[in-house]
Amino acid sequence: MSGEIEVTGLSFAYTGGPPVLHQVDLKVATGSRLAVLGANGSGKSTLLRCLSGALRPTGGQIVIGGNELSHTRAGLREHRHRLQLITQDPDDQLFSASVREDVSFGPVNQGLTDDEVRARCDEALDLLAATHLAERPTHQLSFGERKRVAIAGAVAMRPSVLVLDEPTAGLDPAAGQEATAALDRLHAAGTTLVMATHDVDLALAWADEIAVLTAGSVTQGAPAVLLDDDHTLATARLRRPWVLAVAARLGLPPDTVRDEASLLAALSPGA
Ligand SMILES: Nc1ncnc2c1ncn2[C@@H]1O[C@H](COP(=O)(O)OP(=O)(O)OP(=O)(O)O)[C@@H](O)[C@H]1O
Repeated sequence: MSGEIEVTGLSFAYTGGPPVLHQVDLKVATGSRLAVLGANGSGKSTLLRCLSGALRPTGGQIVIGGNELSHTRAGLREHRHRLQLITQDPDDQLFSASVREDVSFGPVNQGLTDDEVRARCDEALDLLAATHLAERPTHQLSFGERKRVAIAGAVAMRPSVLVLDEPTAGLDPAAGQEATAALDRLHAAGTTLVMATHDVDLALAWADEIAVLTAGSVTQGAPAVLLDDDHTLATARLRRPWVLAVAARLGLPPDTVRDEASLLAALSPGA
């Protein structure tokens, strides 16, 4: 199933409020990874919630895998099979007594058989390295474990697009790396991934493209270009990723480095 995202002329304002998104265009190829960056209040969560169908845009079009998002009951139901949103706060998404029940919720609603539901649940928990949590009551889980289970619940729906709002926020460094490793496994399986984040180092290391939100507009492009551009960084209140700052000091081209490993390789090419 195609996971291509095509957003055209998307506008949104909360009732009685100023425009948050103004004529936003966005294109994400099937299976690629987009990081959405921007200052606090720039509209990242609003954009993601428009993509998920939770908010109804005041203008524009959202097309996923060739299907235009329709806000009818049937349209939204179909849309949820294609695209799943994981919100910042896992407690928005967990409401069953046990982890297994929670992760099974979507597949049960999809009308799958008991065997299929169990297989989907096991597969999703395995992908999130959360199999050991399966029989735990959700209310006893730590914040990081709840985040992991919330992602597993979305993965169990086998969407072609997964949209994550700050999936690594509030996680310790190891849990953050485990979360990105799980996203790498989903990427390898062909899922289109969109992630809002404040972590410029992660965006550079992880994303194929980035979208920077400023004053309701989006600039989309290559991470090594936009995250090395003084004007973009200043207007979006972003910091230059540390590897790009080091690369500039050493005179290395920015598109040769994206993380610590590639920086070290660029410093000793023969090693
Ligand atoms: N339910 C709401 N009603 C009215 N205004 C809202 C609502 N939710 C968000 N806003 C406003 O919309 C704007 C964009 O908010 P949004 O949460 O999308 O930004 P964000 O980029 O995700 O921010 P952060 O980085 O702080 O999470 C802000 O000015 C915010 O105050």
